[in-house]
Amino acid sequence: MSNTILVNGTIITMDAKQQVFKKGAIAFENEKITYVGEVPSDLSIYDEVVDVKGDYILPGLVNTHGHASMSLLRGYADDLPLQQWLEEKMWPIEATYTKDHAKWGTYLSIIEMLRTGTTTFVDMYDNMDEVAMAVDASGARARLCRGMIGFGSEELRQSKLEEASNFARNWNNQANGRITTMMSPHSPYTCTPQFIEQIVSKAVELNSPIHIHMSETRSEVELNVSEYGERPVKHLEKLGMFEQPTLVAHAVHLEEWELDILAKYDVKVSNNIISNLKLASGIAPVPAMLEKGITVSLGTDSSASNNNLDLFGELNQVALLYKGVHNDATLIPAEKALQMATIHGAEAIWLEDQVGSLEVGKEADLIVLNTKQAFYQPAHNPISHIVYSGSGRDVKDVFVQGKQVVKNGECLTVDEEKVIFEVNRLSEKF
Ligand SMILES: CSC[C@H]1O[C@@H](n2cnc3c(O)ncnc32)[C@H](O)[C@@H]1O
Ligand SMILES: [Zn+2]
Repeated sequence: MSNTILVNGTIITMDAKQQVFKKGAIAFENEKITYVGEVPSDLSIYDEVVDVKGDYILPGLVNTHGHASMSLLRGYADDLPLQQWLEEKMWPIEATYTKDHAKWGTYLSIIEMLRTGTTTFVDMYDNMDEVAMAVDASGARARLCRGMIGFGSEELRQSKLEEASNFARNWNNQANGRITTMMSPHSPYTCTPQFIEQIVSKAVELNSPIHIHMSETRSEVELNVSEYGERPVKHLEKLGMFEQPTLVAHAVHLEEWELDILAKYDVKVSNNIISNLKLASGIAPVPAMLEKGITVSLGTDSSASNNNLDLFGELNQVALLYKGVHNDATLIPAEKALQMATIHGAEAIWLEDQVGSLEVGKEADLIVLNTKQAFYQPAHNPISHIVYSGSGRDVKDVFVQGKQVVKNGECLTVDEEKVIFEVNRLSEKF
């Protein structure tokens, strides 16, 4: 692998010091970042010197909740609330899904994510070997889990648990370390307490984190209270889940004392602001979570409830919505929003030593934004422009582990034309 330096860029490091180098440089060799700072005077040690001419360079974005295979269902069922959407639309069609659907749906999602600057994503679904193979081949980075819905027979539950455990064991740290895994009960309303306890035990045995949908809708919380006498947070705490590292998706309907429980166990949150708005699930108490010191990251959820995987959308929404709702323009400033999409995303999936910021020794996962466009002028404040004015369509180049996967907006590692053909072929039968 070559020794590369990108020069004359605005380097937005997202490190603890929040360093930004205007007219800066970043170098990487053998997957890792070797230099971040002002443009060095001697460039002769580098095999490749690329002049980015003022473009912005920032860490690859981290999308902490989604279902990549579901991109085949983009626009298939809109404008419905969660339970009706799941029970009447998603679950019936998913029952007909094959490995081929998982494969091509995942490739479609990966193209979209890489092209819009997401280099790391979380995925919860089934047919996860197909998902993992697509991640491996595309050069993306992901934390993957086989989601388990506990309906049906005991035999079916146990076979899902075995499949999920094998997947978590076999794929962890594969693809040159770009794939890591988790164990994943789908939610407290689709898994019995006994099944959740079994999954938690397996996660402990495998030393695996846990990922779950939690407190997404008001009716889910009410159902939990009527079935088990507790709201979901207390219920999962009692089942021992939070003693294992846990990432919860949604976390919309929470009372203050529940935030204290999440903070106590350092439970990580994936905020899915657009999916929550579209399914009319509600608005998560993100400012209160941040006040309590909870790690809040951003997720798209799937293209079937979003309807795209451009994390710049979440970045923009999370910086805007709370200002309006609370009548307070100081809430979630642009810097905090960008942290949620980068370093806090990495922390939420326990990868902060590898990715999430541009620092020497970390993996070279970075994106270059084309700022030679009217809406990036004048150059007062790069982070403001990214959050309030930019979009994933501005992403020009993308590197993961030092390997270029997107060049001038084109995905180099996946045949986009073939993927588009295959997803349309598969979707004709819906
Ligand atoms: C087998 S795990 C994946 C499972 O989750 C469903 N799903 C997609 N989006 C959501 C959401 O926002 N809340 C709950 N469940 C969701 C998906 O359709 C799969 O069945
Ligand atoms: Zn989801």
